[in-house]
Amino acid sequence: MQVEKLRIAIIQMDIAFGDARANREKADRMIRQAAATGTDLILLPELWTTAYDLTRILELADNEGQETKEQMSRLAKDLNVNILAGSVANKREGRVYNTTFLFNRRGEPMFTYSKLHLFRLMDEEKYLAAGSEIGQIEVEGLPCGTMICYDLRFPELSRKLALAGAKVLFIPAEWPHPRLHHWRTLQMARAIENQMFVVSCNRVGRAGDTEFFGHSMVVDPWGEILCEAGEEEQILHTEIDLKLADTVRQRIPIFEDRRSDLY
Ligand SMILES: NC(=O)CCC(=O)C(=O)O
Repeated sequence: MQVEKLRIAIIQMDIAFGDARANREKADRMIRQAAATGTDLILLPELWTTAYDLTRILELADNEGQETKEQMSRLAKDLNVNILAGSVANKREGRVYNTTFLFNRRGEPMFTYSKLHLFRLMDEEKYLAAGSEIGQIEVEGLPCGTMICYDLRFPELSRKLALAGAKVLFIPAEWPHPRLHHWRTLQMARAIENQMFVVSCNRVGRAGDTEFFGHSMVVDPWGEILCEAGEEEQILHTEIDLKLADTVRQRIPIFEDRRSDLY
């Protein structure tokens, strides 16, 4: 059965460079803390086990996502919560993907998505392989979508997910300064143009000269920001009411009015 409301906890964390053990311990603590307040779904940031330690990514990557799957599946089951496990460096057949995993309340793996668009400004295309399937997922019976960070810049992807029925779009990220304006504006645009909720989790902290600003947020289908984090580590809690997506879609029926005969 499809839920009408969804409580979400966003783990906006700093990530120790290349120190998977420290990051796993921190994520474990923060997930337990988030679940204690009561939530239906927990979202982590992009590459939360390794950060962008790309020159060592082949040795640091999680083999077939095994360690991540064990950790997240156990937490999801113990805490009775859905976990969209941000993304991790995931080694498969000698290549490393930037992959997210979804677990349901019983700890069962529900979906895997690998980032489609590799971000050249951070050398991703030199070290990582791109995914080949879109992130169409279901949370508590609710059709949703997921993408990873730079994927946000490609409006066709979120439109495709919306056309497939997604009412909520989840975005784990490591998006740094000086592009805060792009980060905020693009999320509002994706929410307005697709009349969907956009829920993001961006990391904080530094890696060398790169400063990650956080500003994880939840934008509603009308384009209003329901909540937005600052630039420190924190857990952001919110509840979304899915009826709003239907209300906005009825009020301005863009999915009926679009000219799919022309574009
Ligand atoms: N990790 C990323 O994909 C970063 C994307 C980004 O910073 C951008 O401006 O796009």
